[in-house]
Amino acid sequence: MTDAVGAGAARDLVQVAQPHSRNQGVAFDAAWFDATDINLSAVERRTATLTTRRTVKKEWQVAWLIKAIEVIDLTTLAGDDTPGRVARLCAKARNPLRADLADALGLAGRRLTTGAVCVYPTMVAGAVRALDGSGIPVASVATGFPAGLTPMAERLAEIRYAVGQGAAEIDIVITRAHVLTGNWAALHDEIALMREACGDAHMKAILATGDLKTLTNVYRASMVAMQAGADFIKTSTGMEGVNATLPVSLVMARAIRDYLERTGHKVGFKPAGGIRTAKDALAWLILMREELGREWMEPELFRFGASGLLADIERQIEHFVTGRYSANDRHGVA
Ligand SMILES: O=C[C@H](O)COP(=O)(O)O
Repeated sequence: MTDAVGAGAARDLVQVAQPHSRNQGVAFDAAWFDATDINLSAVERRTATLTTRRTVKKEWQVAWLIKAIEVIDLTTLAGDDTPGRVARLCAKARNPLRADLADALGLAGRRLTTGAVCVYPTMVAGAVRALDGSGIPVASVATGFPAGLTPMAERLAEIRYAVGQGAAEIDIVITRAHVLTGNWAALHDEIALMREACGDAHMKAILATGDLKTLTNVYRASMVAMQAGADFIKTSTGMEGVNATLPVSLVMARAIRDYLERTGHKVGFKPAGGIRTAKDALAWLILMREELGREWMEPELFRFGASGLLADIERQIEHFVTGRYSANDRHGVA
């Protein structure tokens, strides 16, 4: 027996999220998380229930998949990235759904783009040019991505470089050792410095949860990142042994809720790494809807970090429209 996420959920997908002010951060306070211990089996039970008891009914699935497209940070972070690959990715971000499919869904006149394009710092300028006039922001990883083990001055300089090249969003990585040794004040200070270096660019703090050993550490690192002024907290670089999972995402969502209750600030969430299927996308959107509410299904507060998700979403939409599946190689980019 499954509960469908209701018709209201599908209807209000067209509503626009309320603008909200940026998270300014607060002074470091370990009392906000010191006493919190996360119970792994309770978290696993909750996430298992979410995806077995909750479904999005067939007729609303396409609306949810269109919503998923709008919150993708379409990503390429590979050593062999070239300006040409980035330009192709940007073209896909502008037109993420094949014109015939958009027509068939009655979306022909409607603006449909991905949430952002996410690249390495030296690829930012080309992406900004390729996206000119589209309104699509460029996100850049920085701070010695993915390990974050370069000297602080260089990590901060890398942020300033990416912002100078035109990045509107910066995805920073944290020093995992600060978490693993319980040096929460050092973690707060480093993230606060990074936030300052970002200036007006929005900062997403990548926690690299697969490296953090426990869900309690994930909760505590989430809270510290928000205290330090992160606009988003993000699970993974895509390069850890384990990347985005639903249990980790549930813990981070609960931390976002707790931070909102304490400060009134809404912090965004970005699961990233290994999210490849339309089914995955629906599971995460259900999690957001259930745990944080409707606003966390909009690009202002939710993104998927993904290099391969869009291809499967387009394929599932094609199946919905034509009744057939096309070969994977017809959806080459992303
Ligand atoms: O931040 C984005 C991730 O690097 C993307 O990971 P992925 O290539 O597994 O989708």
